[in-house]
Amino acid sequence: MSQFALEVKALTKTIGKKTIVDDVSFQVERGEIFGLLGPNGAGKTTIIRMIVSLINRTGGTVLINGHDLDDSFTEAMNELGAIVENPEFYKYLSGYKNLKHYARMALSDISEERINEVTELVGLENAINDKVRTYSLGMRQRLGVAQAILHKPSILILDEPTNGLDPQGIREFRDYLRLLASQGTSVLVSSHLLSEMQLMCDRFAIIEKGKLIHISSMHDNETSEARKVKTIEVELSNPTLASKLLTEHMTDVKVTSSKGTRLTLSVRKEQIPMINKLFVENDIDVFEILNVKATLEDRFLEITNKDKKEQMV
Ligand SMILES: Nc1ncnc2c1ncn2[C@@H]1O[C@H](COP(=O)(O)OP(=O)(O)OP(=O)(O)O)[C@@H](O)[C@H]1O
Repeated sequence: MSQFALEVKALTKTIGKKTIVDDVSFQVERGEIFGLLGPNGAGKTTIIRMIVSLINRTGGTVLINGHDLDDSFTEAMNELGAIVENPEFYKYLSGYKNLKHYARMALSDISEERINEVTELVGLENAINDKVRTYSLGMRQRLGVAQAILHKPSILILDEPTNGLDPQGIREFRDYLRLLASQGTSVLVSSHLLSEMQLMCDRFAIIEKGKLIHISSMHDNETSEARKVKTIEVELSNPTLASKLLTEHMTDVKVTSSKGTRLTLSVRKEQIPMINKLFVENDIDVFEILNVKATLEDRFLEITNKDKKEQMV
């Protein structure tokens, strides 16, 4: 068993003169939910279609549970479960019959016990004997996941799985993915919705114009908090004077917004007592200092803006 459920190295796709995916590398650990995050047209679907071998790679290597797609295609594909387009079902058959039919046609050695196991895992046990045409979109998605994991793959790959789901459906879907990951199946999931990825993934890669521009851990903020620039919100009696003092005395503290008596500041943790002292010594009353937790959206914008600035220099 390989250390990684999925390794992607220098993945590249060119169509004509256009490079759609440019030298993308990342690894997905066992039991991890890994996100591909990026705006529409960034190249996420193309990356996924190359990994699942729906389209050819122009360059690069893909290893699934250590099996190289180029050398051991069948072994690699046996370790993979995927929903890339909306899964097709026989609407007039029950969920159970659909799974059974798929197992017979596409896979070998799938026991009734396994079908019951995956049904339970995706929470469809009460509806599995109903016809698929009566299922909600969320239930069909979950039946798709059940079908994709019947053969116990090392990694499940889902392209924009929550498209069209309502908030309740998204939350349920997230919970089933988490359960699956806790049992050792890794998940690679793409989305253009930052808030959703923040809730769903352990780590994420940001893809922009075919390039991987950032790869990170969701827990970065907490582990190296002392060194990192953070956002705080301060409520005080004289925000105009406070902004002026900060500009004069603490040049590396940024005032990012000012609303009524509240200022939002970009600071390092060690600067907070100094700022407080500066205000108090100048007769400014400080009513509140709030730690604003950076959302993935803030980080996404920060990273993509930084990238743009670097390109402009
Ligand atoms: N067969 C093709 N021929 C030409 N251009 C293509 C082809 N397939 C994809 N592209 C282009 O490659 C870019 C990346 O497309 P891709 O679908 O991978 O992006 P995406 O990040 O998945 O976006 P979305 O969320 O909109 O699907 C887009 O600009 C798209 O127009």
